[in-house]
Amino acid sequence: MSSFNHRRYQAFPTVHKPDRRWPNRRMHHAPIWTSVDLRDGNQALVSPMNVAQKLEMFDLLVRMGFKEIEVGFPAASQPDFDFVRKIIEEGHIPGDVTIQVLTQARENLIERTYAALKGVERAIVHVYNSTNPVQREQVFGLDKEGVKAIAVRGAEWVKAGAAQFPETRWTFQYSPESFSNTELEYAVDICEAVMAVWQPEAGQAVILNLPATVESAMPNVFADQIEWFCDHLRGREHVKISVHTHNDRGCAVAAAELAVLAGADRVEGTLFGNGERTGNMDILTMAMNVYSQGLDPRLDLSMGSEISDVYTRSTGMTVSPRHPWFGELVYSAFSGSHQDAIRKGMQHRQGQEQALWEVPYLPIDPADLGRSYEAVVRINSQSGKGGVSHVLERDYGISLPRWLAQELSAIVQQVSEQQSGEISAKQIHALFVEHFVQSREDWQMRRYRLQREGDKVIASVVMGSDAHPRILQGKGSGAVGALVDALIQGAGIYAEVEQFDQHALGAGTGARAMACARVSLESGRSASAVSFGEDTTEAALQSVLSAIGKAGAVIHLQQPSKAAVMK
Ligand SMILES: CC(=O)SCCNC(=O)CCNC(=O)[C@H](O)C(C)(C)COP(=O)(O)OP(=O)(O)OC[C@H]1O[C@@H](n2cnc3c(N)ncnc32)[C@H](O)[C@@H]1OP(=O)(O)O
Ligand SMILES: CC(C)C(=O)C(=O)O
Ligand SMILES: [Mg+2]
Repeated sequence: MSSFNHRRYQAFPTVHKPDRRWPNRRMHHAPIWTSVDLRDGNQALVSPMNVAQKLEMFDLLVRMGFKEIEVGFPAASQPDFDFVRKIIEEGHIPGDVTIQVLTQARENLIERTYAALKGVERAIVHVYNSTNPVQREQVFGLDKEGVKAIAVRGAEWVKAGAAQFPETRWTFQYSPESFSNTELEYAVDICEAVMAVWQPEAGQAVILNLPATVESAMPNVFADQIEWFCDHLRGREHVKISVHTHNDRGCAVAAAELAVLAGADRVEGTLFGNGERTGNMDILTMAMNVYSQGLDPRLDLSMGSEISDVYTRSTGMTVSPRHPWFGELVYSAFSGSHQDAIRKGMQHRQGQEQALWEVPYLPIDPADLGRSYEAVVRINSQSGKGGVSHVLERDYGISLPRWLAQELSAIVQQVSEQQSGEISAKQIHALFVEHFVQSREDWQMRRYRLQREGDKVIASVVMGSDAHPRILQGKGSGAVGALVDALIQGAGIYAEVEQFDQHALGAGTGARAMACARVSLESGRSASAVSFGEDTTEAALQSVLSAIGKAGAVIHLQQPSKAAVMK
């Protein structure tokens, strides 16, 4: 029988809480952030960071604005010990940053922890022990009182260790590890026992950190647990409540957010959610969630790519291209309807850049994280005319009329299907030139002259190569009409101009005007062409000639003699 058997698991018990209040609350400010990258993140790596890597990460965290940073487990390993000594002795810790270190509730480890911290101005000593029934029974072989005694003894050693260094401002932190799997009454009981040792009511700074060490329930259950804990803890007002969620069910951020609504003051987590198993709560995601709601995240995340670079260098981990807010692809749209909406949304913002950000498919302005607009719209076989137009407009200053964008987009789609992948702006431009701008030499206009005769225009056009020039002359209500007439008179070509658009161009294209024409011939063949010219008339006439040439028109009448060619 397969071991894939759901009957081996049980539903997580819910919290009986008819008075729950957190669902009606909203976040008004960012919580206190504590980075545990250098400890929880580090302990989960295949190759833990060396001192230099830790220093680079520490420096980044400081520049991002973290005021509390768990820098390691100094009693556990020499590199961790050395790193703590280094940042203290070499003065790497800014005046407004407090470092935090973790230790088990064991006397020798606590002693070594204080040895690492000697001389620090301020620090948080973080002691933990597992409190949930499974670990009480299987790991410690102790009952509730026995496990409480570990915590109380640990608290006493922490207090005694601190007393040896009165020059340092100490904060004590206790984590009932696996809090979310611990009976709530017992979690309160054990935390109150620790508080009885530390006496926060007498002025000792104390943090109670409530971990979902292994995420086992939906985030609303965790929020209930936090609210219940805060409601029942004696002396709640004297301590900071912190949460430390892991991501086993993929909800660590949601759990931390709901926990803040439920009363947590402080949130521990890591960059990109690095940490044990599926990771810790991702502080970048939660902070950006806060930011995108119009609140100050109290972290500077604008150095987006530097954060990813330092992270990958120091941890050896990668950032998924789909990672919330920071992934390579999270501000890219390939699909036609999204591109169309983004293009319209961006156009809508022009002239009202200070207005609230409301652009379809872009929850924030990518520029806030140092991301460029160029990367937003990218083209593959899922893209439509909106995206293709956007790319040509954005990178080449060329705006196409809708009908022509449709034609180009069909060509682009075909090519991208053939090469099964993304197609660059450069390639799109090359396809545009190849299919619409390039014109056969024999259909190139060399000179033109327009004359008015009453309400009519007479156009004289010289086209073709130097060796075989042709002069055409015709009359119409405008320049294009006169050219069409000239083609009938002088070349026996009956062409109908089905679509025509022209406009003046901005700087950057090397021309002053652009004209686009779609013509059909008597044969039923049709083609479109684009021409850039010094003036709109030149561009207009050339676009019609190029389109006729592309449609495969054949000149029937006799060539004029060279002598007849207009001077
Ligand atoms: C959820 C978390 O992330 S907690 C943090 C976990 N992080 C780490 O463990 C990383 C660093 N740790 C280490 O390098 C090692 O564990 C060390 C160096 C700290 C200690 O190593 P060791 O002395 O060999 O002990 P080990 O870690 O195997 O611990 C097992 C013993 O400590 C006890 N213990 C475990 N955790 C705690 C605790 N928090 N408080 C008190 N005792 C504890 C266990 O019951 C066990 O006791 P036993 O030897 O009587 O059976
Ligand atoms: C040490 C504690 C806070 C921890 O990392 C956890 O429980 O996940
Ligand atoms: Mg953890």
